[in-house]
Amino acid sequence: MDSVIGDWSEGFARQDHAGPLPPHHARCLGCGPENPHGHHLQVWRERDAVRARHVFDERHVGAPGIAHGGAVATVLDDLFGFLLYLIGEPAVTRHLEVGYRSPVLLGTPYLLEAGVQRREGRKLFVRAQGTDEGGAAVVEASALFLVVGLEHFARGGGDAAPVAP
Ligand SMILES: CCCCCCCC/C=C\CCCCCCCC(=O)SCCNC(=O)CCNC(=O)[C@H](O)C(C)(C)COP(=O)(O)OP(=O)(O)OC[C@H]1O[C@@H](n2cnc3c(N)ncnc32)[C@H](O)[C@@H]1OP(=O)(O)O
Repeated sequence: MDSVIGDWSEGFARQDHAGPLPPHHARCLGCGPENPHGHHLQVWRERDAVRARHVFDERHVGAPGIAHGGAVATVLDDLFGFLLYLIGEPAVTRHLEVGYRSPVLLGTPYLLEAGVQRREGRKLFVRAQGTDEGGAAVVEASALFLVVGLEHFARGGGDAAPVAP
């Protein structure tokens, strides 16, 4: 737990990320490279936004050939979590809304992009959009993140729990 929080503190202090942003932690469902169930999301900073080119696979199926809506929401929520590197403070999702405009197909690349719409004190209002390679919007999301202290994460009990294969 301490090492995870240490990594985060370092990440927050470093505002000049070139290349991919670091995962939230190794086992994060959205972006952790060591989570076998995870989406392994890789995210880049683009000025005031974060971007990912993402492909859903069979592990995320809902209707045949189509990504499960919950999987899509997971990825968008996690993408929002990368805005925290730009903001420099930890925050958690208080409210998440997803608009599913078209089916998100498995094995198909999508461009996902998120940014901060506005901040009111500890409230961060964020927005995201997913487009297909032709530029058509397939999904959009908005969320309210609340800035929290690092002690918020202590009640999870740390990083000792292994991820079941
Ligand atoms: C293994 C170890 C890991 C360690 C990691 C270390 C550092 C890592 C750092 C960062 C990781 C980021 C990773 C990103 C991953 C993706 C993000 C997630 O999945 S996050 C998980 C899901 N979210 C939760 O579990 C939150 C659960 N909720 C809470 O804990 C509380 O509700 C909390 C702290 C968020 C806020 O609690 P309150 O009691 O302080 O505040 P209240 O009353 O609930 O609401 C705050 C304000 O929001 C307004 N509000 C609520 N809903 C609203 C809405 N829909 N629109 C507008 N305002 C709304 C309310 O009216 C209130 O406003 P008024 O303060 O009174 O002005």
